[in-house]
Parts: sequence; structure tokens; C-alpha cells
Amino acid sequence: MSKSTSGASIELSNVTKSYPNQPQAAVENFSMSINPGELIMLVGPSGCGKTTTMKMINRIIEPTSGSIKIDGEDILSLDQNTLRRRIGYVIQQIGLFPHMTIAENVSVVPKLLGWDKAKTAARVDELLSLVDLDPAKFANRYPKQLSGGQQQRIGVARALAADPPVMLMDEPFGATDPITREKLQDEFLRLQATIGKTIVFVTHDFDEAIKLGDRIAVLSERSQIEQFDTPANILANPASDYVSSFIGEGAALKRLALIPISSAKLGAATASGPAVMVTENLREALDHIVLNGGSPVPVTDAKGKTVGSISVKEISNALGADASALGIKKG
Ligand SMILES: Nc1ncnc2c1ncn2[C@@H]1O[C@H](COP(=O)(O)OP(=O)(O)OP(=O)(O)O)[C@@H](O)[C@H]1O
Repeated sequence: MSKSTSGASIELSNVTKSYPNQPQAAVENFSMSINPGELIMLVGPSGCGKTTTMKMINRIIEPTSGSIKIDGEDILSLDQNTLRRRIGYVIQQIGLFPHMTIAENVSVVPKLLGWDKAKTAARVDELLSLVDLDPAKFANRYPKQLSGGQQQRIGVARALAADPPVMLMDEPFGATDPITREKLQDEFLRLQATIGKTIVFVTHDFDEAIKLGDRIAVLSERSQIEQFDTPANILANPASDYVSSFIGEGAALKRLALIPISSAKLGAATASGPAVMVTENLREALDHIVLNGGSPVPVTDAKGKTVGSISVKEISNALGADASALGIKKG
């Protein structure tokens, strides 16, 4: 998918953080190059150093050694306040100010930057619309008058207020129920397709990492990188038992969700049953086939015209072709 990019590159080189009086470093010699507009997921067990790694990028935590550059500029030499205005930050607890309205919450950074009232108000309207909340309805409410999912969207809007090139997201959807979480993830993907920020996103949830990430870094203790690759490559070719244990059960099913139906060789356009759109993925095709009692289902284009059919055989072939393209034996 091509997306416009307003993000910046991030380069971490040999970054180490040792907290005082700790026997070992929380993050040791961490190096990573992130391209403008990339959405990078940091995944790993509790205490492995994900949050420490991420918080060093906006210097909420100061590195003990190493260098961090954003668009080639050494951030350790920048004033901390300047830096944090360039980096949006979204956390699980949301952190909305309860005594401020939604509009006031979203305006915090524009106010710090000295924007006038009209510019700030226009930006608040634009941001609320961007996260699918009607400004006329929500701007003057207080956080407690919003659902958890709506509050989380305000957290994202607030982080985007000054249009920062970089966003850091620390388990932003972690506290929401599974249905809200999935909805927020879908919306967030749509939003990112438009805004193209460079995003570092911390999660415990490998499925969330697969769904959202352009690339995933699987981390072990001291933020050691076990594998850093696209979701499809990690699922098809985990680098170690450690990485496999993160993927868990059902790697093939998870891979299906990453392969578009358009990449499968379709069967003849003779099938009947619940049609699936060619823009959907193989996981969705499989769902339709199951609902159709295991028989092939028609595949339609965006205009509803039938362009072929898909059965378990075509799905299996597409999965095999994908695996062999990656140098994996068909299993
Ligand atoms: N302020 C601190 N002082 C001392 N040790 C700390 C401090 N903050 C974190 N640590 C330690 O550093 C290590 C990494 O912590 P960090 O919070 O980065 O891990 P994490 O992977 O984000 O964990 P979680 O998923 O549970 O949030 C842990 O062993 C933690 O106990």
C-alpha cells in the first residue's frame, strides 16, 4: 500500500540504559534504523525493556550511553521540551485531564506553542473529525462523559495536535475490551494510511503486532533484538524457538490474514454462496468457505462483478507460493 509520509527517520545506535543500583542494564547496546513513515512494533515479555527503549526516544528516560537521531539530528543535544513537542506520545492510561473539556485536552500542546484561539479551535475540530468523533457533540464534554474507546481516540488526537513527525505509543489500546480494541486498531490503521507518521508502538500482544506493524522487533531481556522483520517474514520464518513461542499456535491462519485474495490464483467463476471481495484477505475467504459448508465461494471486484472463485485448494496454493517465495519448504 502506498501512503503519504510526513514522518521522520529514527536511528538508535548502541543505546544503553542502566538504572542506578541495578545488577544489569535494562537496555543494552540497542541499535535500530527506522524509515520515515514506518510503524514499528516492539514486542516482548514484561520487563524486557520495551518501554525503557521507547521512552529514551523522547527522553522521558535519559540513555546512559549511545546515540539517537531523528532525521539525522542528535536528539540528546536538543532541549527536552522542544523534543517532546515534536514527538506525539500516547499511553494506555490515556492521561486526559479530568477537569478539562475534550477541546481543552486536545489543545494542550498548541497552547504551549502559543497558537492563537482561531488556529487552535480549527485544529481541534479537524483532529476530532480525524478520529471519528463529531466536534459539535464532543468538544465541550469532559473525559468522564466518554467511553473508554472514545477517550483513547482523544488520546491519539491530542498526540497528533502539533502534527509531530514521530509518535510513540505505549500499549495504547491495552485497557480496552477486545471488540473496542479491534475497532480502535482498524481505525488507527486507516488513520496511519493517511498521516504516514513514523511510529514506535509497544505491545505485549503479538497478534496486535502482526495486524498493525510494518515491521516487528521481537525483544528478549535487556531489549536484545531476537528478530526484526515484516510480520509475514516472522510468521513464515521465525528466527528461533524464542520467536516461535511468541507466535504461538496457528501461524498459518495468522499468515492468511496478511495475504490478499488478489494474490491467489482464482478458480472458475461458477461458484455460488456468500461472495468475498477480491480486496479482502485469505483469512476472510476461508471464513466464507466455512460458512458455505466447505464449498468454493465467488470472488467479486469492488463493483460486485464476479471475477472468479476461491476454495481451500487455492488458499493452500497461495500459502505455499508465499512460503516458497520466502525460501520455506511447503509443510
Ligand atoms: N526506574 C527504574 N529503576 C530501576 N529499574 C527499572 C526502572 N524502570 C524499569 N526498571 C527495570 O528495567 C527493566 C525494563 O523495564 P521496562 O519497563 O522497560 O520493561 P517492559 O518490557 O516495558 O515491561 P512491561 O511490559 O512490564 O511494561 C525491568 O527489569 C524493570 O524492572
